[in-house]
Formats: sequence, C-alpha cells, structure tokens
Amino acid sequence: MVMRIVDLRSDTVTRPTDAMREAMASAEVDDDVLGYDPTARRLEEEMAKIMGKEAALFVPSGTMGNLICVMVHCDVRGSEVILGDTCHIHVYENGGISTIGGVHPKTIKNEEDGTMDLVAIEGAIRDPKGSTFYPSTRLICLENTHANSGGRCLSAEYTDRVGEIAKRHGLKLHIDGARIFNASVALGVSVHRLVKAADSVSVCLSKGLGAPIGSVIVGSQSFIEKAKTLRKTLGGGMRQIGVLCAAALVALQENLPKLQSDHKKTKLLAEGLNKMKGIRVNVEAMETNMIFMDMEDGSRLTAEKLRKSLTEHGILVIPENSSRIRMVIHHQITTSDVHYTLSCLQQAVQTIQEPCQN
Ligand SMILES: Cc1ncc(COP(=O)(O)O)c(C=O)c1O
Ligand SMILES: C[C@@H](O)[C@H](N)C(=O)O
Repeated sequence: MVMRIVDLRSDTVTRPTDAMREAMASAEVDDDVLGYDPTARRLEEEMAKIMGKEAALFVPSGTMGNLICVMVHCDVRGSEVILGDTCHIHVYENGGISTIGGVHPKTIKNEEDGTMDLVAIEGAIRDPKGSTFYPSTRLICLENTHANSGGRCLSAEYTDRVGEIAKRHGLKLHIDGARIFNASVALGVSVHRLVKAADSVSVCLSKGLGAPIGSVIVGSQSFIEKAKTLRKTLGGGMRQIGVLCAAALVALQENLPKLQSDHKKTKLLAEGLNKMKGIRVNVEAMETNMIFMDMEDGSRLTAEKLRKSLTEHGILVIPENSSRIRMVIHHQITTSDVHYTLSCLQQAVQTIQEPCQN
C-alpha cells in the first residue's frame, strides 16, 4: 500500500509540476557561458523588472547567490559585513563569506521579528579612523522573510531605515530575499517596494515558488556584470540553463498566485496545533508559510517523539531542537493534508501524554 506523504520539512522539497517538466523539455537553449541562453535571458529580464533593479543573474542556489553578492560588495581585503546572528548567511552557509570570500562577519542579535536593532547596526559600523586595527565595514545584510524567526516579514519602512544608515556611512545593503515573495504577499506590498533600498537581492526560485532549482540575484548593471564573472569563478557558469529557467518561468506564472493560499493553510495548521494540550504556537508570529511548534515543559512531549510518530504516518518534519519542530507549508500541501496532520498529531500527543489510557 502506498503511504500518504505530507512533506513539511521545508518549501525546498517541492517536485516540478507537469507544466514545468513540459517547459523544461521544450526550452529554447544556448551556451550561457559563450554567449547567453535565451530562456535564461527571459527569466533574468522578468526578474529584474519585478524587483525594480537594472539587471539580474540566474545562479544555481541561494547560498551561491548570497556569497556572490557579499563578495562583489566586499571586494577589498579586510572587509566586514554586518548581519544577523541567526540569519541564513551566518548559520547555514558553511561560513562561506569568510572561508571563500575572505569577508569578516560582524553579527548583531536578530530580534524575534527578524529585524536587527537600528541603533545596534549603526553602532557596529567600524570607525574608518580605526583601520589600523579594525576591519572596514562595507555591507549590511538583511533577510526577508527571516527564516529562523519563523518566516517573519521585514517592512519596507524598516528596510528603508537600514538603507538610510548604509547610505549615510557609504555602505551597501544586500537582502537575502529567499522568500521575498512570501513577504510581499503577507504584507500586501510589492517586492520592488520592499527591496527599493537594497543594492542587491538574492531571490530563491526553489522555495515557495516551487521551481526545482536555482535563485536569481538582482542589482545594478555593473554589479551584475561583476557577479557574472564571480559566478564563473565559483564554478556556477552553466551552459544550457534554459532547461532550468523554463521551469522557473512557469513557477512565476503558476505558483506566485498560490502563496496567499500557502499562508492561509499555515494559519489553519497553527491554530489547530495551538489547541492541543502541551503544544504552543505563537500564531500571530506565523506571518507566512512557516510554523514553529513548541512542546510545553512537563508535557512529556519531545520533538523526537513527535517526529517519529508523525513519520510513521508519512508526515515529514524537521526538529529545530529537543522541544521545537518546524513545519513549512508549500503549494503541494493541501488543506486535506493539514487536517490529516492535525489528526495524526492529536493522536500522537494523546498517546504520549496519557499512555495508560490507550
Ligand atoms: C533564508 C534563506 N536564504 C538562503 C537559503 C539558501 O538557499 P539554497 O538552499 O538554494 O542554497 C535558504 C535555504 O535554503 C534560506 O532559507
Ligand atoms: C535549512 C535551510 O538551508 C533551508 N533554506 C530551509 O529553510 O529549509
């Protein structure tokens, strides 16, 4: 019997749709290193227009997109970047900006809402007069939505304030916009307004948009030209990438409109979880497509016990720690999957908390 699978591990787990596969199979392609791939060019022009920037570049992953942007902005030895202590660039990218990029990280505490305190940002900027001893601050990085705070959205006004600080000190601003479309839909603000103050943005095609592979970075024409050279240096120059970009173009058409529904399903799941004995979810803080489900002290519940029980029912999740599980909704999770997950979890919670009654 084929087991029902409900994959809540991440929004990176989606499978290409039939329309994506058809587009991939019939994509018009050419060598994107020797010249340019026409389908890649279409995607890049589309993304630059949507994001309100001069130019765009397809890259194999969000990690490489962030690395390239940081390295282009911080192209002088001794550069330092100000970024959040729980941001993806600092936590999940193997320290690449330092080990490969030679850029020094200056972390600031991420607040619960994914922002960094504005006074702390400005206070972290190195005094150029201290350059005998200190690195030189060249870049500030934000992340919108902020994954480790549960997919929280940064407002356009907050981003503008950080942009003003950067400009005042002659710095650049990069946004890790892996889920910027989720922020745009949740806030009801266009993506180009959200990133107006940014000098560069890295946008994942392979998350909520549901494309199988890739990201796009956007910025000025001169920035993207430097980024293209660095992409090749890092081994990211690829040939007939129209095969991948064709799927991304379908994703933009098909899945962008579905993000609102992803967020609705997230709220439905969060509200259901919050009613369960021993489980706590900050429903208000679940602004987009992510849920952090916490186990209350003394509830006998642990992330591993629940993960194991859910897996037995085909529901896949990733524990954040011993008492927290993250669940991520995407366009291939149905409302019925949400109800199924709630029913299985209710059963697991009951079994774990009242073993003798079962
Ligand atoms: C906020 C954020 N930025 C960047 C990335 C990196 O993207 P990729 O997995 O394509 O390298 C991810 C997740 O994958 C992410 O969640
Ligand atoms: C873990 C992280 O790299 C990935 N972006 C995710 O959110 O699933």
